Amino acid sequence: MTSKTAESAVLKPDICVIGGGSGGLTVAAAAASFGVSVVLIEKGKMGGDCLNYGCVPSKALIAAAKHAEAIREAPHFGVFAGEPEIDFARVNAHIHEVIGAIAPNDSVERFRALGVNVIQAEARFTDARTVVAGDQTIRARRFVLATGSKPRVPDISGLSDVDYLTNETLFSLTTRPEHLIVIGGGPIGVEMAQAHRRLGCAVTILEMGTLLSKEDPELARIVTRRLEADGIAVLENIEILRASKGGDGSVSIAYRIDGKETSVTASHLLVAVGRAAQVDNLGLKEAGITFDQRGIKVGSGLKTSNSRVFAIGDAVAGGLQFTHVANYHAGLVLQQILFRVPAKENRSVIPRVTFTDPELAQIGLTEEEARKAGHTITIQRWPYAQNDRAEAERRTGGEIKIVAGKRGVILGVGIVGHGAGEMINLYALALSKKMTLNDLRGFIAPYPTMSEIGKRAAISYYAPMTRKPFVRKLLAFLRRFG
Ligand SMILES: Cc1cc2nc3c(=O)[nH]c(=O)nc-3n(C[C@H](O)[C@H](O)[C@H](O)COP(=O)(O)OP(=O)(O)OC[C@H]3O[C@@H](n4cnc5c(N)ncnc54)[C@H](O)[C@@H]3O)c2cc1C
Ligand SMILES: NC(=O)c1ccc[n+]([C@@H]2O[C@H](COP(=O)([O-])OP(=O)(O)OC[C@H]3O[C@@H](n4cnc5c(N)ncnc54)[C@H](O)[C@@H]3O)[C@@H](O)[C@H]2O)c1
Repeated sequence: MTSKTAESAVLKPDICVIGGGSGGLTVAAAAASFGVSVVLIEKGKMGGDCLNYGCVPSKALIAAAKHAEAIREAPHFGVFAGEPEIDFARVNAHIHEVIGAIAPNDSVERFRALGVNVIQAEARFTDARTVVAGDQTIRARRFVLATGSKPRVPDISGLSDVDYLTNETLFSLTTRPEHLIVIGGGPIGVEMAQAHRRLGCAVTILEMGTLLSKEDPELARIVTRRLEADGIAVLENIEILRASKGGDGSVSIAYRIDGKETSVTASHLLVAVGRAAQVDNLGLKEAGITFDQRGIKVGSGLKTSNSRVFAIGDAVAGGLQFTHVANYHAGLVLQQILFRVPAKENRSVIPRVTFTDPELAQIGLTEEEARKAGHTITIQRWPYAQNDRAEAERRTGGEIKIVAGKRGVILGVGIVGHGAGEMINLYALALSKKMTLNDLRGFIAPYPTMSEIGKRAAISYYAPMTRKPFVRKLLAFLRRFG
């Protein structure tokens, strides 16, 4: 029970969570389910970025784009429906219906019913163990900072004078952009570029390096080629010089490519150049919590420099910024707060997926990372083009790439292709259980499924054994017994 003394009106819960996004909600719900007193403070919309401005609206938009693309691809299957007609207002309504369908799970009402004391205000530390939010003061036994991130605004001359979109405004558009420029070719940039292209917009991506540069370059290139085949202008290794406004509401971006200055003009501009942790106005200095512009500094157990305070999710400096990571972090801090059991983040078991077509999924080490770490590795691959189901579905672009160490221990898996985001789950289990290629070859995959691709890659590791003279001699010997 939260104790509230009449004289001071100070709330004294076991746990005070700041931020009601993926990470904060998971901590609050799980702690409350154990009967632990929790105060949860959220200054904006419950559900945070993922529900309102991130994963959910972006995947809903991608789902709409998939339908448009399926109509375009239908003639290959003998089905004719003509060029799809896109009603962007209806697409937007679909996005908000999806958010609306999920929102009750994250709502103030649901959390209050779970026994969580939800405060809708901005939270701020006033000292090492006191937070104020609205007219409430909270002195908790432990605090969890789950304040997330916001779009990073790049230092581009003239940008502040033009209207530009970020993930916080993109999903409010009810009319189709004629031409969308996307600055940044990370996961947000490429997912949104392809979805808009397939919904009938002209799209230009301006990327200072190469697209999806945190991924295995060989797999990322397959996605890039597909974006280009979709008709997206992909401009890599460019330097943006300035942004300016046209009289008709258009926006121009001047950039340098191959030493030459040029520009592109479009109706809309999306800025997607990474995230900045939400650390402002939180009173972190007053609380003795170390942070910088990358976020809140934590040890491997997610404890900050103030031993009462943990930080999780996007707010963590140098952290992986995914919803499932925020949820994973929530479990790690609860283990420490509730059960006093030490816990450490293990990044080698965290998968990630970019939901383009083809999807790009990765877990563990890429080839380059494994080599840099000094592992002796073998690479097992299998192309989608040699899978019967992929052939039937005309989804033959892509491959699986398994990086294995000594004795076939799986170090990392990358999949680019149809359904990669679902297929990576098997490898998430394999890496978390420290499985080998032998384990992956030894299960029965139903035919015809695309998951057979991974099994075939694992089997290929053992293919040289079939040609070994010793094995052949053994077979010849056994044949003698009838
Ligand atoms: C366009 C886009 C698409 C994405 N797609 C995916 C995807 O497909 N899969 C995936 O895994 N991840 C995806 N992500 C990333 C994912 O959204 C984040 O990693 C996740 O939301 C992080 O959760 P969090 O709890 O750390 O922070 P958030 O969800 O950002 O929640 C933080 C909350 O804290 C609140 N807050 C901040 N400061 C205060 C304060 N002082 N007082 C009170 N409240 C405060 C904020 O209002 C916010 O609600 C996507 C992100 C974007 C932008
Ligand atoms: N499917 C998913 O799980 C998913 C989807 C979207 C976002 N996310 C999360 O959100 C995070 C943020 O995504 P993001 O795409 O904004 O960031 P990002 O940091 O991953 O990519 C940003 C890109 O912008 C480029 N860039 C930076 N400044 C630039 C400039 N001035 N001009 C041109 N290019 C510039 C960078 O080189 C980089 O390629 C991701 O890292 C990921 O953790 C996840």
